Amino acid sequence: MADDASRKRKVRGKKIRASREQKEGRRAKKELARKASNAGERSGDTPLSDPAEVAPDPFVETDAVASLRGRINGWLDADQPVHLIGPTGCGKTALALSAAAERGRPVVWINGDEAVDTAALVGDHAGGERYKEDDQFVGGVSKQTEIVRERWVDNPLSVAVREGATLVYNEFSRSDPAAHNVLLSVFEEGVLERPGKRGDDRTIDVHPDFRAILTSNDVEYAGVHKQQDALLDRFIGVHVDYYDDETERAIVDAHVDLAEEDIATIVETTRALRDELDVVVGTRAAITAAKGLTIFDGHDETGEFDDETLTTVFTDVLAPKVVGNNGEDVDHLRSQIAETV
Ligand SMILES: Nc1ncnc2c1ncn2[C@@H]1O[C@H](COP(=O)(O)OP(=O)(O)OP(=O)(O)O)[C@@H](O)[C@H]1O
Repeated sequence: MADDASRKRKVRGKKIRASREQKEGRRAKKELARKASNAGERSGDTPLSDPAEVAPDPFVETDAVASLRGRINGWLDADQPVHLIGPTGCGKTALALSAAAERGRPVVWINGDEAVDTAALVGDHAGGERYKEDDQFVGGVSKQTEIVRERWVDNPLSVAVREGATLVYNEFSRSDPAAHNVLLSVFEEGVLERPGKRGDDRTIDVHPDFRAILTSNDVEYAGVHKQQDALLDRFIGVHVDYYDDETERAIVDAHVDLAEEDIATIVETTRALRDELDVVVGTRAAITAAKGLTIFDGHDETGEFDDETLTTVFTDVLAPKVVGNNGEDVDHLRSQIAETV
């Protein structure tokens, strides 16, 4: 009888001790897992930028600029993703960043290119991390717990949807359309799936303040990678063209230190070349030519730029766009520019 009782006590006592050990062990593991996850988060570079930091500077706001930006922000307020489509160097990126900055939410930036795949957008496993801890939870008894945890690093889209940021996805049409499958459920169902991620948090609910502005070059939009219609259908398309004469002058003026008449000549030449040449002559080309002309300073006796200098500067600025870029192409470009000037 006494034996029985002591066996029972022993059994009971053992059970109690076992369960305490298990509890302590579980607690230690949980704590390690938490540390591992914090370390993972800390070591990842956050793609979030302060909206004030991304605001383009200088940024000119004529009526044309303000009206476009008002349209973009209006659509974002209506919870619609906006796709800016327009020619190279017309001001899409500056406009997108200015609209994003105005929203006042953190900004996440993605640059589209061939290498962008789903993992580059949502995140990926970044190898395993090993954590070891010596626990002395029972006097004199030490227990080593080791946890190997696969570290997951979120990429910009995951961060943007979770934090309610404004995503600016530049040159979106350069990426492989298959990479954008994850965007469908973001815009349609408000959920981002992270393929490859295991566990309950495989999906992220899209934050109500998340918005997206995408930009595409109109030629590439039509030609390089045809994006899925199902996705394009969900965007508002704002076509952006070159600004009016007055706005282009104000933009060039904001970037260089030149007299008003000189800027007027540069913008007039740019606009004439835009009509005459087969290559794209954007506002960026006008700014670059103006920067060159502040250095080369080719004024003639009337105080205007001489034709020779203007022709050389514009040829240098536009030569990289000539197919093949061999001497003949550039000579032809130069004579076309000389005629226009
Ligand atoms: N409103 C503006 N105020 C000041 N500068 C501007 C403005 N809009 C455009 N720019 C300038 O014009 C140039 C071209 O603009 P931007 O880079 O935004 O064009 P883009 O259409 O995005 O070009 P790309 O298609 O090559 O990416 C840049 O130097 C930019 O700083």
